[in-house]
Amino acid sequence: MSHDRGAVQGHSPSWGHRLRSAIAARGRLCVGIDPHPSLLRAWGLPESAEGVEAFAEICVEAFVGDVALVKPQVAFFEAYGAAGYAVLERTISVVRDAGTLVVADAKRGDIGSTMAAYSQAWLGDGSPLASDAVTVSPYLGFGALEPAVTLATETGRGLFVLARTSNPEGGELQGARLSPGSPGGVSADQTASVAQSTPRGASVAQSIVDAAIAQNRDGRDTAGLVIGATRGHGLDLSEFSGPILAPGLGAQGATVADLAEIFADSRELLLPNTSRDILRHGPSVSALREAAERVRDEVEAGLA
Ligand SMILES: O=C(O)c1cc(=O)[nH]c(=O)n1[C@@H]1O[C@H](COP(=O)(O)O)[C@@H](O)[C@H]1O
Repeated sequence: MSHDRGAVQGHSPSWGHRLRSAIAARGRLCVGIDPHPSLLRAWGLPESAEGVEAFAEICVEAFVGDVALVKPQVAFFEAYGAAGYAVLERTISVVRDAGTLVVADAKRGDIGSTMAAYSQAWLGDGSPLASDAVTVSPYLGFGALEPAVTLATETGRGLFVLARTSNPEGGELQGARLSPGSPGGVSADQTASVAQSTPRGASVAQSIVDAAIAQNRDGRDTAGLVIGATRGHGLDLSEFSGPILAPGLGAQGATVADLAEIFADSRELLLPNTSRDILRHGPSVSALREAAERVRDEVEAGLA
């Protein structure tokens, strides 16, 4: 259910609104653009910025118009320095101009004043890297993300805040219980607007979920979450109705049946992500497109 109060207040259409329209048109699958060196080799491309550029162009041709969202993993571009970043800039802008949403997988997170600069880079109108959403890390405190939340809210963009990641190493930290003396998962610098009440003894990841719930009370769904599809998350998502990016489908072992089970009660804005499992079908544009369409349709059927 959309209750886009922000639009009424004169902001851009909200991220939640934009996402719902994109999902209605093209389904909920988010395909990764991850030019791993091993994939460059497999596609017969050089391990250079030129190779990454050819890779990205093939992905754009294969996926734009067919899926609702693509997610370039910025590290694979960054590895080639300024030339790699130039390719990333062009890729983001071509995809967005064609009407497909771009989630920049940059996993940014810093003290508030520096976070403002990262936010401007990834979410600011007119920035060469401006995307529709960006992945962010809350481990300097959810409140430290405030500049990104504010800018994304103003510009109708979104954040995906790491809550329970797909990798096995994440569990120890993200599943750690808040100590009895801690202020319920709300850091001292937490802004009043996202203050919430994670009970002491709940997990760190749950405190991120609860902060996102509080943030999204304005109805704009700016604060999405990243929750891996590779295992049960153990989170209470009953009050979270915002976007959930769920990586892990395919190469990391998760299946559509796993998604249906793990996210049984939180499917409206669930965005399964898969990268290598589709990209392994390249470099043929038609084979990549067929693979993306197959997974997209499986996801739609499995989560219907
Ligand atoms: O934020 C992410 O996108 C992310 C979070 C997470 O918990 N796990 C995870 O795999 N990812 C990203 O999702 C993509 C998964 O790729 P594949 O394993 O190839 O499908 C990679 O770009 C990862 O960096």
